[in-house]
Amino acid sequence: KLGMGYKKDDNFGEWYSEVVVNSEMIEYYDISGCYILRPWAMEIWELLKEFFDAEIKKLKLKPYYFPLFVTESVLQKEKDHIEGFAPEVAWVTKSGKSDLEAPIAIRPTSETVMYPYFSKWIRSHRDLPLKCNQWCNVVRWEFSNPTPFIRSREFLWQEGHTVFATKEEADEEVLQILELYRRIYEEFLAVPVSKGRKSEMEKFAGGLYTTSVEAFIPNTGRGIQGATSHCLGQNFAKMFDITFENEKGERSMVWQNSWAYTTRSIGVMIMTHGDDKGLVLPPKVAPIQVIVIPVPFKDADTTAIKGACESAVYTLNQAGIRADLDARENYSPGWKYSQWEMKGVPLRIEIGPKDLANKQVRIVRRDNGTKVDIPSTDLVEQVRVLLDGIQVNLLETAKAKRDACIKIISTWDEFIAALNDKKLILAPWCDEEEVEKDVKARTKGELGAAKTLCTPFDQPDLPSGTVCFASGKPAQKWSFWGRSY
Ligand SMILES: O=C1CCCN[C@@H]1CCCn1cnc2cc(F)c(F)cc2c1=O
Ligand SMILES: [Mg+2]
Repeated sequence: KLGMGYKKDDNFGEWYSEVVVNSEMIEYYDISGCYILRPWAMEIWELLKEFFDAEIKKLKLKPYYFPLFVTESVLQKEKDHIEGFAPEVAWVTKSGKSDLEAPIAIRPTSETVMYPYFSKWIRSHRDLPLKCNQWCNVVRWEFSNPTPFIRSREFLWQEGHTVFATKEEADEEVLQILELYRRIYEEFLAVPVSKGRKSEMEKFAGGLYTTSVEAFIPNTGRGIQGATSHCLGQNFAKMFDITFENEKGERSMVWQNSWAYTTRSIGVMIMTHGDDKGLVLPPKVAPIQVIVIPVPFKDADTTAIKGACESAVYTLNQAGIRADLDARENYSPGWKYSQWEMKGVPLRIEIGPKDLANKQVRIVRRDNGTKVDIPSTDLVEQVRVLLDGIQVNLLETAKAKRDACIKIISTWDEFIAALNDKKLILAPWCDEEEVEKDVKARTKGELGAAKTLCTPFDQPDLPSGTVCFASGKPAQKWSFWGRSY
């Protein structure tokens, strides 16, 4: 069956579940919360990885691979913040028929796996900075509604774990990495994000402060964390005794960061750009940027047409454009158009007898459906212009849609109205955790409670005398609030 059974604006959840399958990104699996990532998804993950890995190598990150398994005793070392996560930890308790001596956890994150060895490897300031990154999977046995890419019990990510002699170096790197995450979302996935700082309540409990890039899904009116970059301070240095001898021979504790983005980023892109024909892929992450389709005619010269298609594909590939030919004999052109639209391929090139005779090709844009005939001699140039145009259009369109969802409020009633209206709320806040807890308590319900998403670095002017929307106390800052994933 081709075509979508659900419309994005009518049944968003069903639309999403269908589009990830129809586009051949996901195959559902017989364990809840686990999904098969098919090539159309993995090729996108690999394009993002290619960019990010090259950028962190410029920052001198070194590739590592640590074991998947953590002993109970080591995992418990971080008891203060682990306790909140305990229900999510998956354990191996047997091998074959026999019980293991002691249960072994599957990593939900790798601090406790890595840091005992950072402690062993770091002795002197000459061993610093230590910059470790690993690309791997992690397992968190979540119970809230599993959603492909967005919330799964196993997901792929990169986790960076860095160690510095000074806080200044750590603070600087936190923001360098956050900027790379912004680039992943805005320059590759064409998804607008806000850089900001998490509140004390929402931050990583084991760290000093957390920064993040926050996205927003207009269809559900929910914020979603796109990626996170933490400064851990010296908390883990204390916990794992990671110290170094400085130039003056004094022993001091190190300063650390940790940061990650995950396959969730693919889901955010799908939700942002997809439409009722299926995926709409930003060219920078499209595994195929241009699909070339021969349009044979009853008495036309099919060989010549196919030859023209092959040379178009070749020319585009030579120019570094990811083009492919769909010359399958068992499908009609119309069927192929629908299938490649479902997969979100940014440009389709049709070549039929008329095009051949006029030495031109017809190019169709996936994002806005416009068709244009261009001379074959201009092929590479025009395709580049169109691809860049699509990339820009997708980001600008998504930004406009997200901005239209932002509601600036100043009173509690306005806050509730905006929440019910699926808005991304920008509100003046007194920055007191009690108030944050109170808002959560007063808004909990079927759809989940409202929470702070981040305090954006880009702060609007806060006129003196402005009061907190929830407490009436003097407001300290503007923060984004809303329901979230
Ligand atoms: O977010 C990052 C970046 C990459 C490295 N880790 C940090 C903090 C992860 C916070 N976190 C997040 N989720 C967890 C789930 C668990 F089951 C568990 F045992 C621990 C955690 C947990 O520590
Ligand atoms: Mg979690």
